[in-house]
Amino acid sequence: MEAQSLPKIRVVVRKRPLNTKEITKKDRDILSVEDPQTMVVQEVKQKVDLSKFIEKHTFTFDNAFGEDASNKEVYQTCVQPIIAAAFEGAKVSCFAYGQTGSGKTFTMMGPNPTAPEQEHPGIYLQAAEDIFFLLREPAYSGYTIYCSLFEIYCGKLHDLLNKRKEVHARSDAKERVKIMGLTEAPCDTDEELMQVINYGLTERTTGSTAANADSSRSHAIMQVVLRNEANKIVGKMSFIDLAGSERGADTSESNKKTRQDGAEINKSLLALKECIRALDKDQKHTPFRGSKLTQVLKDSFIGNCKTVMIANVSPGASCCENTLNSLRYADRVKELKNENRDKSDSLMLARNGSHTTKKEIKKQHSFQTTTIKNKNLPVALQRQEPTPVEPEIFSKKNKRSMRPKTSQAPKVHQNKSPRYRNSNRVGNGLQINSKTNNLVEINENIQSIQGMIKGPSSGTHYATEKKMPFARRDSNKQMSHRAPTFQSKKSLTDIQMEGEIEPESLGLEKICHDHESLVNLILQEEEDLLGSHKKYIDDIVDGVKKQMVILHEVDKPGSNIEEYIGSLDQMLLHNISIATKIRKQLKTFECHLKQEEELSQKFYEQQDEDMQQNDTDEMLTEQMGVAKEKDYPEDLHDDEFMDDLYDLEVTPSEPHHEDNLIAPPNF
Ligand SMILES: Nc1ncnc2c1ncn2[C@@H]1O[C@H](COP(=O)(O)OP(=O)(O)OP(=O)(O)O)[C@@H](O)[C@H]1O
Repeated sequence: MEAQSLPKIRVVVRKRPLNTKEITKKDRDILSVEDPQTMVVQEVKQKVDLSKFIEKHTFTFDNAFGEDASNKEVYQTCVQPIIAAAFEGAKVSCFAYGQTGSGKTFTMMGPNPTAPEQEHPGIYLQAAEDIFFLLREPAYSGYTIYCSLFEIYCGKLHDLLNKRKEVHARSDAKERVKIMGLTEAPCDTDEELMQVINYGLTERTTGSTAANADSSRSHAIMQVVLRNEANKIVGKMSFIDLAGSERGADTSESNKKTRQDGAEINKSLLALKECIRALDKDQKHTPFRGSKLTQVLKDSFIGNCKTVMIANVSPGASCCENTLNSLRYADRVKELKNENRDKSDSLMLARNGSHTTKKEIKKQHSFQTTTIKNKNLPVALQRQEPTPVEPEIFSKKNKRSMRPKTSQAPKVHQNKSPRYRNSNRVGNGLQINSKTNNLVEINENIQSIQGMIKGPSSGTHYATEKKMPFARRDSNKQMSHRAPTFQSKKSLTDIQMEGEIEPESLGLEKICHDHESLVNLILQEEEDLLGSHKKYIDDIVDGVKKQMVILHEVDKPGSNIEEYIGSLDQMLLHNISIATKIRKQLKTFECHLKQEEELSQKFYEQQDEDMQQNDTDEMLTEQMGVAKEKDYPEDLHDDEFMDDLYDLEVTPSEPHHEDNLIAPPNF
């Protein structure tokens, strides 16, 4: 399949079989795959009279894999096509999402991650083999592969190929993300690539300096970049093993650290969902700032990107709530795709004489009530998943041969930019002390906002239809704005570092900080509001059923009218009370959206003020003939500066020099 014709987003679900422990405990399998795209959950519920009943929840995805699906099938259906796309210049990502123990590692690493040979290789190994298969194609001769592995824990990045050293992400105005100091391991064979991956993931789970005792509380990101003969990055593949989805719910734990971790995970998963949705909607702007995860994956959500999300689910009744949450999350990630498919699907249904449109079906889906599968459709017209088609490029590939993996430590090099180290100059021309992390953060904010401002400001959302923060302005002026190159007047940052004013009174930085907090709050509120709304609808449907029962009863001869009045009044009051609660939530949400608009406005006003101030300063400097600062070799524009950074990165003599190669300790 041509990369161009691949969908931008593919969301699939995978059910694992019941494990021995669950079988021993007589846990019931509540998940079934009804067709190649449909997964059904049978939730056991209890009525008021304590009798049990089953509520069926049906979810449709691009693919639904049952417990019998092999890693090979999952890989060939969803991941292999995007590997081929990466060789055509796409930035591709594959996310494994799900509750702890739902099969993320099984999917990514195979049944036994530490085994050198595997009967059922996971996505990493299959991808590694395909990557090196493609590299042997004449079209890609001269291309080289570099791998990096890092972890995001509590909003901080740790290099898994360099003893979990903390590293920092930077992005330029062209939306390119760079993690300064991150180790990149050159790999010449798939075995070498797997060694690097194994090494990093072992570090993730066993790292002695790890602050997080539990790897399911962190996101692990493996990135493989493809460089051409000129050492330019021409393709990028990211594989992300996300933190256990239920970890985001740890916010009610009594332990403060666990609560903070939980909130951070929650925030990142919410932001991730919004970024993928924005990508699917072809929006100009994407709410990256929602979390560190989306910030570092920023360039994977812009331009020529292909994303696959594999939602792993556990089948046991004891995991029902988490399973439903995972499926709902995945459902919302791909929700918009269904809208796009409405036309063809309703057409197909109409051909069959059914009046049910896909939109109607979807409505019932999202309210999570009962099954909606159109059983009357002839099999031939039901939506069938085509058998996975190997991308043409892989068709001549020989059968995989499993080779033993050596346990040698991979060779790696530190990916540093000397210019960056020397000048300590980032973003808006502010000078920073490399140790001043909070200022690094502030500059990141400004950088990111500059990136967002760039280009036509058609507006975007954090959530459904909202505008992107700071996205309204034509920013040409901003992007060509020259960094101040004088010291005659103190910059905001200088003043802050000298402690002359309280950080609270800082203009742009303070606004950025407030804005980020507000965006986080809005993301959370949106999720809560939608959750409450869905629950409200469930309640209403339940209430309507109950009302029908009492209406039916009161209609019978000799019925008790007082009892009817009492019951109906109770039910109506109940409805009013829930509706009032949701309205309150709605109003708060609305109010915060408005506040965000105002804060954006304030940002521009402050920015204009700062720019005017800088212009005046520059004029003054020229008049006074003050020498330019020696550290800056030339007066670069912000984006030129970052271009320069990237150029340095690809200069063969710099990062790829043998001197830079170091071997991490054996594992
Ligand atoms: N599709 C599958 N077929 C057979 N066994 C599976 C499958 N998926 C998962 N398992 C088994 O279920 C168990 C839990 O899976 P796994 O460790 O992959 O979960 P996880 O989501 O990575 O958990 P954590 O977040 O704790 O790392 C493992 O023993 C694994 O071998």
